[in-house]
Amino acid sequence: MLLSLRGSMQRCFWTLLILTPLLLLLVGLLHVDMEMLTPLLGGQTEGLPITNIMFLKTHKTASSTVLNILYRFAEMHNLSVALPAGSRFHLGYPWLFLARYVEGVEQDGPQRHFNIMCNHLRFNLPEVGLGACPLQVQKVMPNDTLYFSILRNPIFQLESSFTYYRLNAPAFRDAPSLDAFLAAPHTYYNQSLSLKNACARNHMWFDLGFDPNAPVEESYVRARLAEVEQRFQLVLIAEHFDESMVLLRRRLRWRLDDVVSFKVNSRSERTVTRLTPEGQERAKRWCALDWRLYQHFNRTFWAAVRAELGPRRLRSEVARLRARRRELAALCLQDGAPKNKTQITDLRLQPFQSGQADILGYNLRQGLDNETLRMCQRMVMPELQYMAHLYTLQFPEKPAKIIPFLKA
Ligand SMILES: Nc1ncnc2c1ncn2[C@@H]1O[C@H](COP(=O)(O)OS(=O)(=O)O)[C@@H](OP(=O)(O)O)[C@H]1O
Repeated sequence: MLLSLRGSMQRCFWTLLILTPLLLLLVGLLHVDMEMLTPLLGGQTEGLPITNIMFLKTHKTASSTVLNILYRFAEMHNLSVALPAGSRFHLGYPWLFLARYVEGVEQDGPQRHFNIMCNHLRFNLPEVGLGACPLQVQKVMPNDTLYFSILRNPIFQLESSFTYYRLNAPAFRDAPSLDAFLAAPHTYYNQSLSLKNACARNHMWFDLGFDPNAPVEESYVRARLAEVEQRFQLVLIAEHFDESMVLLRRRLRWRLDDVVSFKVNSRSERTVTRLTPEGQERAKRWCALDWRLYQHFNRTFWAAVRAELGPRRLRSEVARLRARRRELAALCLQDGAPKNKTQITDLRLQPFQSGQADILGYNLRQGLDNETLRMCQRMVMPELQYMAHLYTLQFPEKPAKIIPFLKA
């Protein structure tokens, strides 16, 4: 009796010893699997892909790369894009956006349906409060449109702007360097020229339609941030571009390939300058409204990532996105790397150059089959060329857009 009791206790002990690690392993695996299964069970793949989208294309914030993603999606799914009217390349910038800046919007005629709006415009969130009158953008876009935008650390955004708009903005033209400009901004910056100098101070704040020279008063800033939060369901962060694409893909319910992109509109290292630590602090003070905007939406971005993805899934989705980008770079790009203007052999793939910036583009690999070639071309097509291409597709009866620098 005693012997049989001891025997069964021993069996119990060995069973437990074997089962416990197995159980632990199973729990661990299940946890991973549950994370992987979440998109299939919940939000991301539930429902149809979102196709009505307004992207506020802020300046010097990786917004051309986002625009390329949206253009490709529009073209692939035969969606209509709210393109600049006539020979224009933007939607009335730097003036506040008006519906009539969109090709095909007739004042009193039948309303045309647009799915995507993503060209540069100055958003006109009325500072007197939302809802008082319909936004001009709402006159063009359907009610169920998803609004999103992207912001960049104003220190680097300003540095990019300085090089790119050096010859256009009166405030930058006479300054020997950005450090010198920031040491005495009021020597160079004339507030009454604010439209011409839009890029020189609080550029992202300006793009949202707000006053870039407004005093940084707490109640004013908070009210504007709340308005942006109310209007835009998503604000992405350029410094975390891949994480941004993961979140965007989830919200739009798109496929991985839809948000894979190559970096466009970037400068060669040679034309990037680094601000001194003192200059960086001055940039934060000079663009204090942009700094507040960026800090706020950097926080809301990470809160959304935490709430919707969690660290493990974020890591795995970012890794998948990067792996696919590497695969496509090896397939499409000559040497897998960007090229400067003089190296780009196909004129149609040459990006617009501006100021002192050396804007990079791409050469494609030789010998691609037709279908792959078309896919790769779309991924590297600079903004102006892609816009002109879509315009001709959408409005074959109208004169094509002429890109002046391609005529030379
Ligand atoms: N994927 C990705 N990740 C991070 N950063 C990126 C990305 N794509 C573009 N960029 C950088 O964005 C800058 C160009 O911004 P925009 O395309 O918005 O410029 S523009 O206003 O449309 O001219 C430009 O910055 P600078 O190189 O500092 O000028 C690009 O390098």
